[in-house]
Amino acid sequence: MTTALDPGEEHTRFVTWAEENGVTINGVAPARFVGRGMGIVAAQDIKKGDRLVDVRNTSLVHIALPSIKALKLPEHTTVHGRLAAALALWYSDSSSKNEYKPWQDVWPSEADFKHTMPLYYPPQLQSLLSPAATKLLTTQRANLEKDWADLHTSIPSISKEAFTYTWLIVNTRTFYWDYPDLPNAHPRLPRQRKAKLTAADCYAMCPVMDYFNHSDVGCEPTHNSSGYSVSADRAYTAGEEVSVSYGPHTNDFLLVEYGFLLERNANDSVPLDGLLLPLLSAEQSAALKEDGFYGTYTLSSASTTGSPVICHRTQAVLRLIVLDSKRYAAFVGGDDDGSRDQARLDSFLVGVLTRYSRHIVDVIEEVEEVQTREEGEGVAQPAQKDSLLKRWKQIQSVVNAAIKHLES
Ligand SMILES: C[S@@+](CC[C@H](N)C(=O)[O-])C[C@H]1O[C@@H](n2cnc3c(N)ncnc32)[C@H](O)[C@@H]1O
Repeated sequence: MTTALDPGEEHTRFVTWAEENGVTINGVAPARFVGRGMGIVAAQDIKKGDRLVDVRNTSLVHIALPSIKALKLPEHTTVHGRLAAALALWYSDSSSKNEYKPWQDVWPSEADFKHTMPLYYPPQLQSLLSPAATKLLTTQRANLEKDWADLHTSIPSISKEAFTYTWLIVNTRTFYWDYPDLPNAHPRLPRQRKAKLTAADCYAMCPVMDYFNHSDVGCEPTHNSSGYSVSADRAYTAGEEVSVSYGPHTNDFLLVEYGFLLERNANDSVPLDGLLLPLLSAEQSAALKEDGFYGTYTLSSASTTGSPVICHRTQAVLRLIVLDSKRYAAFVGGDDDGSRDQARLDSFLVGVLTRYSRHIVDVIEEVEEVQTREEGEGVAQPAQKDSLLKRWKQIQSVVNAAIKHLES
């Protein structure tokens, strides 16, 4: 069991504030965990199904709040951007009018994010991220830049640095709340539901709920018109950390979007697109696109046995590369279970993975040579380098285990 440490005074103040503002907490408490920042600990033995936290709908922070509407942020901008702009303005307001100060006082600092979030890695380390993480980071950076371009003239007192910080607070701490069929009109609630909500319309910040850390198997937060809540997914003994699941995310996703890696993650996988797509002719690519089998090829390890899981899409593309279009068509059409060709495909895949494994050794060596310092602009920090190395070693272990298994 990981040790739960005393959270500190500002957290005690925040819990009091939260309980006075529509949050009910039962049998759990915030605590500090080494390597995970704050989290939630069982303060007593808990039974499966016990309700742990309830957050009233009027305690949520979303863009329909009167205090956010009053900012008159441009309507065409994203909900993520508008929330980040509002938080940045509140954050910079040191007067007693900032009702969310006790909550903001318990969020991770910009320095915390600099240790963990790849967005803050210096270019040398960013260039050594895995291909999947690089793709996610490129999208994240483009979204941030667009939000800043759309909003900076509306928040002239806010620096890009401050906006980036609150944008990441929104990124790492919001929940999906689609306010289904709100029964009562209330000034703090959305007046009417848009005919069609997209996931991006439904960002809400949820006090106390945002203390929960993630695990691949954890409690499932639920929401309805009354607000948000979380119940125990199993029994917990006092002192155990209680986690929720943020969704079925790979470690590359968790690293880029949340700044951490899980040691054990049943949802992790290694993408093979960068290895297989370059082997396709234009004709083969067109055929795969037509059949809906172009890209998203993954390799993972079964959590129970550790044996490789080569996804169905990968099996399909391998047939097109190694066999012929008829055998591929029979496989994707379900007329051939593909077993008679498996040995040839496995041996081809071993070749592809062996080349990748050699490349991984080179990348790991390059990361190991990066000089680090705790402080300094543009300098790689030890924690950043550790995460990068850890991720590449995880990928290496999945790839090498697959080679060993396929060769046996
Ligand atoms: C919703 S917050 C959870 C509370 C947060 N730990 C804090 O100190 O306030 C999400 C952030 O918590 C951290 N986190 C969540 N789950 C984690 C885990 N399993 N291991 C390490 N860090 C985790 C990451 O920094 C992530 O961005």
